[in-house]
Amino acid sequence: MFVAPIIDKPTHFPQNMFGHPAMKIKSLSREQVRSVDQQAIEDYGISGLVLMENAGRGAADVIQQNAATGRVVILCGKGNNGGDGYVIARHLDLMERQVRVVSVVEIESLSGDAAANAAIAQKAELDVQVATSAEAIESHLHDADVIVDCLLGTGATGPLRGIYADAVKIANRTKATRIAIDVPTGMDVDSGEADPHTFQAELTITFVAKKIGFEFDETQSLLGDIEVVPIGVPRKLLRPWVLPS
Ligand SMILES: NC(=O)C1=CN([C@@H]2O[C@H](COP(=O)(O)OP(=O)(O)OC[C@H]3O[C@@H](n4cnc5c(N)ncnc54)[C@H](O)[C@@H]3O)[C@@H](O)[C@H]2O)[C@@H](O)CC1
Ligand SMILES: [K+]
Repeated sequence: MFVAPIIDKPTHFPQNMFGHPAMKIKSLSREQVRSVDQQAIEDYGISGLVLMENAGRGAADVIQQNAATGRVVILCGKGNNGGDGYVIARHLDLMERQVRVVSVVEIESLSGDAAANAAIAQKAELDVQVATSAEAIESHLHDADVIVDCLLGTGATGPLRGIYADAVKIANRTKATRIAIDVPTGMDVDSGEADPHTFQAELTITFVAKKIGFEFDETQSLLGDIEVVPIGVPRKLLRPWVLPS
């Protein structure tokens, strides 16, 4: 009988699900995390598509671990937070989950890495719907067991506008499990200030590091549990913020 060898993983580092040491990193500000992404792209030559793929793949794994059954509906906005949603959809589909993407903007209004991943999702014939009215969004959320918030991430500025506020209100009214990607839509990543219609998450999957706005008491009820997903940014780039393990 074949007995699998015991792989003696290094025990001195807390292992995260990706099997590599999960460095403890300080909470970062909006400006810091956006500049880390930019430096990874401009100074290290890591394509934004690779960062987005790592983000979406990692988030899909965490979703599968925390909400392993039922239909997943991913609400996507116009920016790269929305782009993450198309990557998440592709990887959940590969896990044979029922997945629907609901874009609250016309797909043609997307650009860059988000547009690239929306096009891949459509070519892959994933279930991608465009819903630019509250009624249309409602029609696509009624049968959701899990709702993933890919509406706004670190690019959000000011109070929620228009269809984004509608989408969050409708999502908050459902019985579905709600999972926020990078930051719950409506929350300011720096101040923790929350729009009256902030996405109420049971779980927030955030990239690279926690955000400084996550440290305030009043934001805990909107964040739920927090999981940090590494997206391949080199350790050297994160060195200024690594905490002693
Ligand atoms: N290459 C990268 O920089 C990566 C970015 N990632 C994702 O990209 C996100 C940042 O993406 P973006 O910078 O495109 O920004 P967002 O995806 O947060 O979207 C911002 C867009 O939404 C609109 N908007 C801003 N505030 C609004 C408001 N209050 N109401 C309505 N619309 C509003 C603006 O048109 C803006 O273009 C991160 O949070 C993360 O999820 C990850 O994929 C990791 C890699
Ligand atoms: K979000």
